[in-house]
Amino acid sequence: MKKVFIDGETGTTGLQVRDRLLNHPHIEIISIDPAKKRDVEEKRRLMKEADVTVLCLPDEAAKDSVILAKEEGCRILDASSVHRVADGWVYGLPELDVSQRAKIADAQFVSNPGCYPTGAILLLKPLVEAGLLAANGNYSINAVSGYSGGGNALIDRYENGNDAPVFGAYGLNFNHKHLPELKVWSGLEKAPIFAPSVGDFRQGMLTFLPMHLEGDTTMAQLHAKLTETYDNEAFVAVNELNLIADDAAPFLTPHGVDNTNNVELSVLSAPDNQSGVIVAKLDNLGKGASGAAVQNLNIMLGFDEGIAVNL
Ligand SMILES: NC(=O)C1=CN([C@@H]2O[C@H](COP(=O)(O)OP(=O)(O)OC[C@H]3O[C@@H](n4cnc5c(N)ncnc54)[C@H](OP(=O)(O)O)[C@@H]3O)[C@@H](O)[C@H]2O)C=CC1
Ligand SMILES: CC(=O)N[C@@H](CCC(=O)OP(=O)(O)O)C(=O)O
Repeated sequence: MKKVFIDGETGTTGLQVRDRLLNHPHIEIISIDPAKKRDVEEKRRLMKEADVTVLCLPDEAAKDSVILAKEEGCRILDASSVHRVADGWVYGLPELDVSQRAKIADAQFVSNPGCYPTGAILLLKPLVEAGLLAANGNYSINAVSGYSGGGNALIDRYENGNDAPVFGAYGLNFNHKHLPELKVWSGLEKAPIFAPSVGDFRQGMLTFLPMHLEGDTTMAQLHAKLTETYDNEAFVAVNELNLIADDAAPFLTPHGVDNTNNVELSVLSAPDNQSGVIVAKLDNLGKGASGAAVQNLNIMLGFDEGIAVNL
C-alpha cells in the first residue's frame, strides 16, 4: 500500500479526492486530525509519512505547504493554481503529449490543471501544434461551469443563500487566473480572450472555442486531427463531426460526464466547413479537479492510471 495525505481534505476538491481514494485498492489515506488541520508541524509529520501529499488548499495555503515539502524532500500534487507554469513543476495533464506521463511519473512536484484550461488545452494544443490553427492567432474562449467550481464559498451561496444568480458572466477584467496555463500549454503566443460564466447547477462544464478558419483549413481537418490525437486516450472521446444542417442543430448541456474523469470533445461545423465551434465537456470536479488528481496520483505511484478516477 502507498500512503497519501490530503492537505485540505474537507474542502470541495479534497472531499472528492478522498471519496475516490476510499475505493482505491493500493492507496491508504492518512488523515490529519481536523482540529490540527492548520498545524504546521502536524502537516510536516504527515507529509514525511506519505508517499505523495495532495494539496487541495487555497493558493496562499498551498504555497506554505510547498515550503514544508521542499524542506523535507516530499512529493506533492498541487490542485491549486499557483504552480501551473512554475519552474520545477510538471503540468499534470497526461494527455498533453506523448512525453507527459513519464514526466509526471518522475516528478517531485506535479501541478493539477485548472478546470477550464483542461478542456481548452485539449482542444487547442494538437491543432496549434499541427499548424491547423495559428500559434499567433487571436482566439476567444467562452465557458460555463457548475457553481462547485467556486469551492465551498460559492456552493454555500448557491445552496444556502438567496442571492445566487441562475446565470452570471464573470472574469470580465480579462485577467482570469487560468490565462497563463491556457496560453503556455496550448502553445499560443498571445493569451486568448476568456469569458467564463457560472450557472445554477452543481457540477459540469462546457468550454467553447468559436472560429473562422484561415486559408484552406476545414473543420473536418480539425476533427480528424483531434480524433487521431486522442484515439488511444481512455478519458478523452471525440464525437462524430457534426456538420450542421438547418434541421440538425445539437442542443449541448454541461452534463453527461458528471462524476467521471471523462472529457468529450465536439466539432460543430457550419455548412461552409470553414467556421463553427469546437467544444469540450467535462465535470469541473472530475477531470477538472479530483478525477485528474487521482489519475495523476496513479501515474506518480506507478499504478494503472484509471483506478478509482470516477466516483
Ligand atoms: N472547486 C473546483 O472545481 C476546483 C478547485 N481547484 C483548486 O483546489 C483548491 C481547493 O479548492 P476548493 O476545494 O474548491 O476550495 P474549498 O474552499 O472548497 O476548500 C478549501 C479547503 O482548504 C481548507 N484550508 C484553508 N486553509 C487551510 C490551511 N492553511 N491548512 C489546511 N486547510 C486549509 C479549508 O478549510 P476551511 O473551510 O476551514 O477554511 C477548506 O476545507 C484551490 O486551490 C482551487 O483553486 C482546482 C480545480 C477545480
Ligand atoms: C465557477 C468558478 O468560480 N470557477 C473557478 C475556477 C475553478 C477551477 O477549477 O479553478 P482552479 O483549478 O484554478 O481552482 C474560477 O473561475 O476561479
